[in-house]
Amino acid sequence: MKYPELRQAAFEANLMLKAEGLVVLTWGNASAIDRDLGLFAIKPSGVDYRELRAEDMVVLDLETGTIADGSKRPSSDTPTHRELYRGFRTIGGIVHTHSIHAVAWAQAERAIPVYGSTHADHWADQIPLVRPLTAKEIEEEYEKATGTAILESFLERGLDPLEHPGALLPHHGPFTWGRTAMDAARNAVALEAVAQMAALTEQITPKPQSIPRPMADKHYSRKHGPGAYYGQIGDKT
Ligand SMILES: O=C(CO)[C@@H](O)[C@H](O)COP(=O)(O)O
Repeated sequence: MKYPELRQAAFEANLMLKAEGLVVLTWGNASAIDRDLGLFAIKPSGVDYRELRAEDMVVLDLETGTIADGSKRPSSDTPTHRELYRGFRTIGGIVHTHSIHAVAWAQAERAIPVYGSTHADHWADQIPLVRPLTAKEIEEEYEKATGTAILESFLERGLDPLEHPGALLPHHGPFTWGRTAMDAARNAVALEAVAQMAALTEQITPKPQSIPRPMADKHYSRKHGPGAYYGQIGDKT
């Protein structure tokens, strides 16, 4: 098997999605990148997680987008992953799931507000909702445009992807990322948990208060170091 470390990193992140109940059937995907090699590995398209093997991971060239090694068809979301790796130069892994509560917020066209410390431990602010794709983008380059929309939304808001390791695509679902593929998978687990907590919070009280900023900042900085970025709570929800 060529590129064993790269394939194993992607493989283990995909297995974690299944183990954590974030994916059913063949939905979702995870990838890992080796920036020294200029290659990334991603789950093959349409393969059941229970049958997945490390050697099934498809390895692609970041610059050209062509397959460097692999016999199976790469995930349909490969163009999205490639766009994100080219735009977010500090990330080492990407995950996409259809986890239930995160998808519900995406379908409701809402960012996930910061209602509590659990959220604030992982995210420097609300979990952003990305701009919708245009009809032309959907028609001509859906997956690539999904990545472009995330990059544009982050650039427009001045967000650091490592301080905001995930986003929601309207009527689609969550993408998360991190320094490694396992970080990206852990962020997908955290995003789904926070999405469920926020949904329940709004069921209990229709207009909950956002967490006080000093408390949220304390939680985020405690986990990510002093002086960590903290944005405006609760706007744009
Ligand atoms: O979001 C989608 C489809 O809407 C994809 O993530 C599929 O859920 C998984 O596709 P493959 O990775 O198996 O091609």
